[in-house]
Amino acid sequence: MTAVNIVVLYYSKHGSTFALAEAIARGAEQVGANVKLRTVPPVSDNLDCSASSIPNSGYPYISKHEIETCDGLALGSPTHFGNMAAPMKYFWDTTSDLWLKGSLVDKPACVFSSSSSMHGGQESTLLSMMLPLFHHGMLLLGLPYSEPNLHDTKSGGTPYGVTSVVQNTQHSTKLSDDELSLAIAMGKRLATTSKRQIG
Ligand SMILES: Cc1cc2nc3c(=O)[nH]c(=O)nc-3n(C[C@H](O)[C@H](O)[C@H](O)COP(=O)(O)O)c2cc1C
Repeated sequence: MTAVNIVVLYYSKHGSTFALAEAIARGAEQVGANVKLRTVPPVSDNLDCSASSIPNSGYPYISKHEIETCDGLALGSPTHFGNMAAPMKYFWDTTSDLWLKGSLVDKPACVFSSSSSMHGGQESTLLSMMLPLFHHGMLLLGLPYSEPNLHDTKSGGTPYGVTSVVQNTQHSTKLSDDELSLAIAMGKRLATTSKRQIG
């Protein structure tokens, strides 16, 4: 029996969103999924400079083919002024060809984010990432309140998707126990739903 293919696509400037991406990947792997962690190139207002096609460190940049052939997608960005970060928005603005082909229709997806304050727009960032995914026809998954950590958390974790709250002064990317459990649960939910969807 072939394993389900999950792509965890993230942008992370300082590592906090990446920590969530890794935990979601771990959850998906725990239920037997093949997981690809992928990122997007930075953007710059210097028109003379173009990014290398290979990042200096970390996971590779996403290819359109990888998005097209995945069975389920987790999409994450730090909260930047209550919105997804520009590099992630830039990537989705290059996906009209996939939209025209309907490549992502009926594939399950979930979203995640990291912010430095509890009420600084992490939920609006989650919603901002859902918008292009809805246009692509994806099936958006949240987290149900049957997850006990959703009731207990004193930091990140929302029914719209997993989040972490990392104070800038901490210089730490460590997730709280509740944030970590919720991210793993999200990965499991995405993988099992994607598996059900492909039959
Ligand atoms: C340009 C910019 C805008 C930001 N806007 C917000 C914001 O609206 N609300 C908030 O709580 N944090 C905001 N932050 C803080 C980041 O969301 C926070 O540091 C996050 O944990 C960074 O994730 P990363 O480590 O994956 O880059 C902003 C940071 C930057 C650089």
